[in-house]
Amino acid sequence: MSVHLQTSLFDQGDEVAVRPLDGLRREHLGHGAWIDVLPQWLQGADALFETLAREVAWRAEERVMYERVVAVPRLLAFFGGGDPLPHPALDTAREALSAQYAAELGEPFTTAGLCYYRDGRDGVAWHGDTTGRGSTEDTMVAILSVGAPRHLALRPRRPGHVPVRRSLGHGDLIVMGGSCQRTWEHAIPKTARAAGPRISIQFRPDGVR
Ligand SMILES: O=C(O)CCC(=O)C(=O)O
Ligand SMILES: [Fe+2]
Repeated sequence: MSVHLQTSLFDQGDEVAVRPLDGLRREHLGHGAWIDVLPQWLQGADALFETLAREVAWRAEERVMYERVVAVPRLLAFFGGGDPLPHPALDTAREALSAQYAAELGEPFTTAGLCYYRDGRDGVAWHGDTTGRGSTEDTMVAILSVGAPRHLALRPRRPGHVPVRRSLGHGDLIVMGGSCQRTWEHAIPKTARAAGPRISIQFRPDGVR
């Protein structure tokens, strides 16, 4: 796939590398959920975007909705813990996250799910990552974003706390933790505004999907 990033005027270094994680800021959302945010964690985000857009074997999926087959509005790829990742910077990123959260998480990040949002018509509807242990246990999902900024929206499943949304831009990191997958939901809302392509990389521990 040949896609060119329109916004590539601000992180054009060839070297793709993560910066230290010491600027992470935690926000408690309520009901035991939190997010950690670190803008511009990755340098060389343009180069990572280009490599992933070009070299990953992106899959278009379909699902049945109201008895009709509809296209899932984003492209997907999944790398299990033993699969080689599509860029060495992602190995470094996963190791850095595993080290940072070792004590609190008690296990490493292993898998990498990738999503490719081609434009503002692509998105992901409200959900928690509850296919695995996230439905019953505290866990973490760390998301690195490259490409056009999009909002990650979060809302509580039960009343009592206000929804939040955070813009995820080129090279930004957000980590959802605590009870976030089971007491809150998240979404990447579609947008009618012109939005360039975005790729997200989600690192999760084994058994969390
Ligand atoms: O693209 C994102 O930042 C979020 C994707 C997501 O929530 C998911 O794949 O479970
Ligand atoms: Fe998710």
